[in-house]
Amino acid sequence: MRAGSGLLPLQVEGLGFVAGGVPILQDVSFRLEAGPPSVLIGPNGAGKSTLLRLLHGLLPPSGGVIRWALLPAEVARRRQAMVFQRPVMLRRSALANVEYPLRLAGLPGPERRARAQAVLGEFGLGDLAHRPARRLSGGEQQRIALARAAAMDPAMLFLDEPSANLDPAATRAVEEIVTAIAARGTKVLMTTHDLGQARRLAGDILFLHRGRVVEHAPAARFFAAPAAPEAAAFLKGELLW
Ligand SMILES: Nc1ncnc2c1ncn2[C@@H]1O[C@H](COP(=O)(O)OP(=O)(O)OP(=O)(O)O)[C@@H](O)[C@H]1O
Repeated sequence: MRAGSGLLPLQVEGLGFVAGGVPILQDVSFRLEAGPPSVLIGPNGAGKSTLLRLLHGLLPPSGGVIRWALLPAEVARRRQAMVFQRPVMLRRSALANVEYPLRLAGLPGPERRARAQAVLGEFGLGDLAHRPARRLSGGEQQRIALARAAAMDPAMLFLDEPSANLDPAATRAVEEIVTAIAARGTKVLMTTHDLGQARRLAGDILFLHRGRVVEHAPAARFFAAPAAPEAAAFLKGELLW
């Protein structure tokens, strides 16, 4: 697979976002390398979703720099995908949903069908291919959405709480797909409120608090000995705001 070649490292410097005069993100700086998923954690309202949207180009920063390696930003954007907490399914089969972005990308019919079927098969979703996507369970829809993103072979994939509201079995199934996507060489940056999930998936953790990245560390180090007092309190389950 083609991996995150050309796109990473991602260098973020002094990134800020202001909405209605209120600073939502302030002076956010970090560097993301190719490798296992990076996981963004922090209390409600810390700015996690906003940060993903800025990086994916869905919101314009108020200040700072987002620098993808080697590629101009417009090209970098075409090599990225994002899956939201509640993915939008088109009123057609799961297979047709996976084919849809491939069609938009100009892939000829037989080729896109073959690619969509291969991805569904690879992620153990072949049985769902001909089911109407909107009638699938929340967990099944989320897995189809992940397959739809993976079919485009993105260098970078942003996931905003991919298993929010899912039960443990469905969460596990989503995590298996995220792991498979990362193993294909796609760099994943995801948010989660599930600290167990962060431990299971993360290579590194970005801890966001009140619009600032207050710690960025390898996951094992972060969970064993968080350096920032806010991160330590968060891991202990103390209320943060
Ligand atoms: N366009 C906007 N206009 C005004 N306020 C905004 C806008 N976007 C986000 N916010 C505010 O910015 C803060 C951060 O929101 P964001 O959704 O990024 O946080 P989060 O860390 O993802 O939270 P959660 O964990 O609850 O999903 C919140 O207080 C939110 O209300």
